[in-house]
Amino acid sequence: MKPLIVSTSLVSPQRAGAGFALPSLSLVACALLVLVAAGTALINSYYLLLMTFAGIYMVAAMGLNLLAGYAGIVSIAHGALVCVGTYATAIASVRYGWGFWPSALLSASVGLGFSVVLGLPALRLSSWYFVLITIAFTLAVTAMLNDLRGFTGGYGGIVGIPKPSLAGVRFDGFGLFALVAGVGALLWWVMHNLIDSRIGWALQSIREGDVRARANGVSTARLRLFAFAFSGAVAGLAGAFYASAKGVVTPEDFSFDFSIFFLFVVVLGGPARLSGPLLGVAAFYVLPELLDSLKEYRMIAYGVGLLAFSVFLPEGLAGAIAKFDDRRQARRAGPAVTLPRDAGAAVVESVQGMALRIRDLAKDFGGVRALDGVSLDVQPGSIHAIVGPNGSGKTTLLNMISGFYPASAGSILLDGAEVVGRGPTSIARLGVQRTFQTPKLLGELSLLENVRFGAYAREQASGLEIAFRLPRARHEAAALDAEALRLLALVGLAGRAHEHAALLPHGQQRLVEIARALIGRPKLLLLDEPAAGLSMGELDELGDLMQTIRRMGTTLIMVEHHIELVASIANTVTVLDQGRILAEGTPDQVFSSAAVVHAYTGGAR
Ligand SMILES: Nc1ncnc2c1ncn2[C@@H]1O[C@H](COP(=O)(O)OP(=O)(O)OP(=O)(O)O)[C@@H](O)[C@H]1O
Repeated sequence: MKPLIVSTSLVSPQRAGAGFALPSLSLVACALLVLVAAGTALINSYYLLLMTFAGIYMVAAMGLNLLAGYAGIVSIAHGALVCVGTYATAIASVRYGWGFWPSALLSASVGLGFSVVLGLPALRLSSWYFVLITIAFTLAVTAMLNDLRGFTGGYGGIVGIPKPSLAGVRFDGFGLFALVAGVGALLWWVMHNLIDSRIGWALQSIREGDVRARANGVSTARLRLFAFAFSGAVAGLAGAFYASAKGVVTPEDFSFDFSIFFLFVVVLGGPARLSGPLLGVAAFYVLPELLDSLKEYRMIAYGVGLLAFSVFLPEGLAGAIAKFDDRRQARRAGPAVTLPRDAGAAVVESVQGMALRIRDLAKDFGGVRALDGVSLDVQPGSIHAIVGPNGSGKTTLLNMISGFYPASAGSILLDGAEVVGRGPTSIARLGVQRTFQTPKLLGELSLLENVRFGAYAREQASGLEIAFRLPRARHEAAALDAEALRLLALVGLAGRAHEHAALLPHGQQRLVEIARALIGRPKLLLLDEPAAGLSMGELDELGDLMQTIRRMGTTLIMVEHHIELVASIANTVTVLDQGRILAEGTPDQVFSSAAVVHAYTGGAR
């Protein structure tokens, strides 16, 4: 077996435990900014306060980054959630005499609660309506600050909010700045752990249209609510520090542009980049404050900035740095190791293939009947090909088996269980994996991460274990990384494991999708035109790969136009034409049928 060359520089040292990697440029820039902030904070009390607030805004913006940047849910209400958190601490500490920490916990809980309630309609509404809801919430909160005078103090606000203290140490001045910086660093680490895990990949997958996430068994509603809860809790916590740093809070602090500000920071700093909020706050809060004359024109500067960034730096400051960094990293070469293709076969565990029984299945799209009375039996552990002219209903059939399209009539039994009426997430969790005609990889992620994401439903470590890198999460991640690398070897792509998926041609992206499906240990694997875009050599390897998968027990259904491939590996072929079954049998029987030849040459239409 021909060995593959794999560069160790491509294996993440953090994960593989080998070698030393230079920190990314973004990280270096952020570290420098923190050092400058700490140094500046020592100059005088004005700078100290400025840097303390910069830290608080960064914490708040990190929460919004998870929601808007990673999950793609744009909210204008983030500033209003910070405001709610601020008032929760102010009221609890001043009116009821609570200490800072219980008040901060209350703020985080109140932020979380409001955010989840706000998020519930987002599960059903289009993003435009959701944005309107968040605007309405922001306006309502601002109005209530004045209206609920007995509670909030009205225009006069609340004065005398205490500073945090711990074990007799009071965090004031530089101490408060250091505490905020510490909380920011902790949150950064937690975010890093979440983003570099199945949770982060699933969030990004939801942002890209959630089809891939659902096919992977991700409960997208739960995950969206998690994003709301996390960002709301972080906003509330930032509010607690804001209240404490100011000592006095009034409704004036929370004008509408306070909410817009966080969105600007995330969008211009670099959405879905860990360093985005820090760079955004540095550029769009600290800089205008230092250049005092700019302060007056902040909103205009945001507008101009947004326009300029959307043209020149569409991925924000952090995105621009990361692009430059990618080029820099590409120039670094590492020593090479070998990983044989059959190293992958060893990780494809034996499974009990799934039986499929379809009866009288029909699908209407308005006036178009895409499938019409289709009945089909697929034997466990076999390779079953679905062929037919363009528009004959092949992809529709796969979409119905995997739960993406509801049936207009008929029945689909997987191992005897009716699945008509079930959604893709639930069907995926039965052991059905699929690939797509147009590959749906996350282009910004590496091949390895894309494959790892396929193990979503298998992973045992909880969100909390992942967030704090507890032993079970670490061990599970290491084991799955190794498995993903071997599966990449199986499809011949281990050597590119750490390249961005977007860099691959479509044909090879399909192979990555197969590796991703395999890590989910499918009992039934649905492949939509796996051979499209592959070279002749790669086609032979695809045939071998499919035989390997069949030997492991998995039932394979493939929609394919490549007749030679079908003839060489399929046990059974079903020919669809205009939504109906035209012929079925072994490849020899089917491809020698006059009716099939007629349909393919256009005569049957
Ligand atoms: N989401 C949809 N909405 C409306 N019509 C659809 C939809 N999906 C498929 N169709 C229609 O259903 C019919 C079957 O389409 P389908 O994509 O299943 O065919 P196919 O055999 O997979 O074709 P191809 O080989 O070109 O991929 C076509 O007439 C198509 O236009």
